[in-house]
Amino acid sequence: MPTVGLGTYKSPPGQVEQAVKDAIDAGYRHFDCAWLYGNEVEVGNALREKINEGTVKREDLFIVSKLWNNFHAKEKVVPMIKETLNNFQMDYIDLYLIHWPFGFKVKKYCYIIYRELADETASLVPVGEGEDAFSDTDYVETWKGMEECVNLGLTKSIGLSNFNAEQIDRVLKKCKIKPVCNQVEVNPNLNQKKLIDFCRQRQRDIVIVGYCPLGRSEYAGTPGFPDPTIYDPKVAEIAKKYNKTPAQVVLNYLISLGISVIPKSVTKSRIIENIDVFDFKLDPGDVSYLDSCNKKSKSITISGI
Ligand SMILES: NC(=O)C1=CN([C@@H]2O[C@H](COP(=O)(O)OP(=O)(O)OC[C@H]3O[C@@H](n4cnc5c(N)ncnc54)[C@H](OP(=O)(O)O)[C@@H]3O)[C@@H](O)[C@H]2O)C=CC1
Ligand SMILES: O=C1CO[C@H](CO)[C@@H](O)[C@@H]1O
Repeated sequence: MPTVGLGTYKSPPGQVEQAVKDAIDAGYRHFDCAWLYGNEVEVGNALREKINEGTVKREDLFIVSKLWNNFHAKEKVVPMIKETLNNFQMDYIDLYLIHWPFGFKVKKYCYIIYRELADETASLVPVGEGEDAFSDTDYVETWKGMEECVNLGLTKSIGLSNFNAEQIDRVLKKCKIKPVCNQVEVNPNLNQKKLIDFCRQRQRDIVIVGYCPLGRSEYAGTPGFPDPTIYDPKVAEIAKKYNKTPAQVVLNYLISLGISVIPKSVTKSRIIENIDVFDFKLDPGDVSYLDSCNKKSKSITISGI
């Protein structure tokens, strides 16, 4: 898996096409997508355009998508990946993830960014709680549907997202095909060192992919939202020393923890900036400072920020 991928959550149709093309030109080969994000059609159009013009080959790309929570029933998994493949107009993807370790009751929270489903529901914020909100499907059952996707050649590999250590081990105990990764929030405010170590130990061999690596900076200043480290004056000082930007320092630090990162941007200069992170090494003192930022404060919840 390429170490830096392009995030696409809230990258609107009309902008995401150019972002994907700019990313390919900047050297990105890894694209993080999801059915939920409602822009797979446009991402696919841009990727295929770059393939057709000969800039990249399909086999050089690493395309990721995720199974949304309304579709955890084992028999729904293959139809959902087929819908995603149809969106992309591709024969296979490289990695398919269970988006969250719990399912929603069907129809309750059908919500898709930009394209709401034509039924009565249009909210990701739960309208019910507990038994009313969650399906009874065990993610271990869902995993069987994920394995079927590999067996049918619809994805090269499968993985998890937002799973904790206990949930990972439940899947490992029961699976025939192992998850290759777990995608979770990772940024200096929440460095996840414990989970990263856990995923490496005892031949689990699970790679952590860090989402919200920049701390979802557009929410900076929102009450209760952790201050993104890229706006920390001390990080600006560190960045100056290496002639880099705060975002580049943060991404370099996260990569040094042994993870992949998937910063989102629809801004060409930032797309270029976010992959230009491999030509410097932070001094131990600077690493210590970034380590000290770990407040274990999460930016993301299922229902928004
Ligand atoms: N598995 C899961 O449950 C989840 C997965 N994800 C995935 O992870 C990706 C990344 O997370 P996301 O929540 O988007 O948050 P990020 O931490 O990637 O932050 C994105 C924000 O930062 C801005 N930005 C990008 N580059 C820079 C820069 N160099 N300097 C300053 N600001 C910058 C972007 O603005 P602009 O675009 O305007 O340039 C955007 O507002 C998502 O897009 C999605 O693919 C995210 C959340 C949950
Ligand atoms: O991928 C995702 C993007 O962010 C959303 C809201 O914070 C999450 O619910 C979702 O998992």
